[in-house]
Parts: sequence; structure tokens; C-alpha cells
Amino acid sequence: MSNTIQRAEQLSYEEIAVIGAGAWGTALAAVARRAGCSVRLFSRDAATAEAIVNGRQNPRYLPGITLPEGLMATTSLEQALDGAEAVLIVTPSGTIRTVSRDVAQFAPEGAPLFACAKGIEAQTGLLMTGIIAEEAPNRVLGCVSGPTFATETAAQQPTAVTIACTSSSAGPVPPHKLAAARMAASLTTDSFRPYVSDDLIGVEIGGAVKNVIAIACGILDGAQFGENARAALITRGLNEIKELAVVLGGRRETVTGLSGIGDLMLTCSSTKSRNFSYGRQRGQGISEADVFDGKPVVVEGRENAITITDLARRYRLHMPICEMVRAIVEGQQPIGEAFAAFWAAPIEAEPRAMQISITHPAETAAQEKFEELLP
Ligand SMILES: NC(=O)C1=CN([C@@H]2O[C@H](COP(=O)(O)OP(=O)(O)OC[C@H]3O[C@@H](n4cnc5c(N)ncnc54)[C@H](O)[C@@H]3O)[C@@H](O)[C@H]2O)C=CC1
Ligand SMILES: O=C(CO)COP(=O)(O)O
Repeated sequence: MSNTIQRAEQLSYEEIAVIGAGAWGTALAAVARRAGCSVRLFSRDAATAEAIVNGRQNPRYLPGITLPEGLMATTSLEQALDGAEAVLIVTPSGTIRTVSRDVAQFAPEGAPLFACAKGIEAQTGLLMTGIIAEEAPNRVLGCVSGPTFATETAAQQPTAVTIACTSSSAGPVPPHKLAAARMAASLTTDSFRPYVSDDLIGVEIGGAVKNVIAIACGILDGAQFGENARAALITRGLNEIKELAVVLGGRRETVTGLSGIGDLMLTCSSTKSRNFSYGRQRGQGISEADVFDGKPVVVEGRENAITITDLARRYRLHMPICEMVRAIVEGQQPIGEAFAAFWAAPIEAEPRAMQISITHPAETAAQEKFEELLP
């Protein structure tokens, strides 16, 4: 056993509750269990809970992966949270308000709550921890984010994440710093490596915006625009993440970390990503109704293209890639037209955000070119 893991064991939480037994909740629960914690995983589906406890499998979300021994699962939220020293909330971003309201009822006082979903709420424009702060006040809040496909993490392939925390109170050891360090220790194994940060906003913005950029990259891939274009979108997308993070009070350098460029690179270049796959299918000409053969799949960037651009507009910040994805998912513009408008933006200094101009002379030619390439 390495020194790092021995040190981590001393700081680690003993009892952790994980809320949400989908792909990522189950993978994180498995990591915490392998790191030596006692873990109770809440599943709203009885068959999933039963399969985890008795078969060490989650056949619906992580087929073929053997989970660690002793991982408990339950359909009772109260039981999952009973005695928990820390809680990981791992349901899709659109459910975080109701889930955290329920969690607040049963989570022991003082237990920090960590958001593991990626997104921004419609109407309020709040990040995940902002929502949790409203529903579960007076708690230390944190998030776990980074380049992490659940299947790889659950199969114990090397994975690194950022854990960020904040709290309003201070002390000799600020409680949020301690919580971040303790959660990092609780998730440290030979294959899982957390890094800590105190820039909650910067970390959460990276996770939310990268899903939208991944849709854009998927569309390009599906329409066979080539890899030069993808590299350009990733780079310009990183700029959009940075601009929004900074405007909201996050730090520029966080964007160059795991939760920023790390997650952006991963999600924008792999069909393991649901957001990238969704975009790819749309780029191949598959209609909104027929993507994923009509099956319900969590594609947060679709909704977040709207929530993020709404938020950016409030701050008079222009996010051209997110605006383009919004125009496509809302059906305001056909894909070729939306890309052409984006691509024909006036030339300006590279570090600045690009501006869309509907009068740019290159627009018509670019639009024709893109329409030619599209199916
Ligand atoms: N799958 C992945 O590789 C990763 C996912 N994430 C994030 O984790 C979050 C969850 O995603 P996944 O686990 O992949 O989704 P998933 O679709 O695999 O599972 C979602 C789970 O949440 C449960 N759920 C939905 N609504 C609920 C509610 N109201 N109460 C209790 N449980 C509820 C579902 O029953 C299901 O078990 C998302 O925000 C996603 O962005 C983050 C990193 C990696
Ligand atoms: O967040 C993820 C990887 O870090 C998972 O991405 P998708 O939701 O696109 O599958």
C-alpha cells in the first residue's frame, strides 16, 4: 500500500451515503468502498438495489462490472443517510433541487453535501451547489468533477478528479478545506486520484459548459467536418468556459485543470460521452425524436445550452458555441446554417470571444460549404 493511501485512510470519512445508483453514483460508491469506507447507496429502483447487494452488479447502468464486496444499497433514503458523515449526490442535474430537498430532511447535521452532477438550473441560473445551498442551508458544500467516464472508473481504470468545497464559516481549519481533504481521502485508491480546489464556481462551470461544447463537437464529427474543426471548437469552447467562470467569480487557472480542459477534452472526443454521441447523431442527420433510438438518455448539454446562454446573456457575455448549440437543439436553425453563422464570425484577436455577425460577407459562401458537407 502506498504512503499516499495510508495517509488518506487516516483522514477518510467512515460512513458515506451516495444518492443515485446510476452509472456515476454506482462508480463513485464503488471507489469509496474500495478506499475502505462504509458506503450506503440509495437507489430508487428495488431491482437495482437487490442486484448490487446480492449480485455485486448494476446490470442496467454498469453491465459486466463486478462491484466491491460490502457495498450496501437501499431504496430507503432515510436508511441510506442514517449516520452518514458525508453525502455524494449523484442524480442528473435536473433532479438536484428535489433530491437535495429530500436529502436535507435525513442527512445528519454537519454532514457535508457534495454535488456530482454537472449543470446549471433553468430559471435560477444556479450551479448545482447553489441549488443545494437553497434546499439544505447551513452546510458545507462541495462538488466532485473531472474527466470521468463511469464505466472506466468502475472498472478501476486510472481516473483523476477535482474536489472543490466552500462554506460561509471560518475557523482555525476552515470546514470546507477539511471537508475537501476528507472527501479526497475517502476516494483515494490505487486507481482513483482526487485533487482538491477551493474554486467551486470554476470547477462547476467547467463541468456544465463542457457538455454543450461536446454536443457541438459531436455534431461536427457526425457531419464529418474533420479533426481540425474539432480542435478549434475545443479551444474556443475552453475560452467560453473561462469567460463565464471568471464573470461568475471563478478563477481562470481552474479552467486549465481536470474539471475544465480535462473534462472538455474527454467529452469532446469520445462516443462514450452521451453529449458527444447525441451531437454526433444529430450531425449524421438523425432527428431529435430518433436519437438513441428514441430511448431516454441523460444528455444534460441539451438543456444546458439554454440555461448557460440565458445566464451568459444576463452578464452580456457572448458564448458563440453555446448559442449555436442552443439554436440547433431549439430547432431555430438547421445545423448547416447555425455552423455557417458561427464560422463566419468577424475576425478578431484570438483570446477574445468570437462574435456572430449576420452581415459578414463570408457567411453565404461558408453556409453553402457546410450545407454541402451535411447529410
Ligand atoms: N456517467 C458518467 O460517466 C458521469 C456522469 N456524471 C454526472 O452524474 C450525474 C448522474 O449521471 P449518471 O449516473 O451517468 O446518470 P444515469 O442515467 O446513469 O443514472 C441516473 C440515476 O439517477 C436516478 N435518479 C433520477 N432521478 C432521481 C430522483 N429524483 N431521485 C433519485 N434518483 C434519481 C436514476 O434512477 C438513475 O439511477 C449527471 O449529472 C452526470 O453529468 C459525472 C461524471 C461522469
Ligand atoms: O461527465 C462525463 C465525463 O466526465 C460524462 O459525460 P456524458 O454525460 O456526456 O456521458
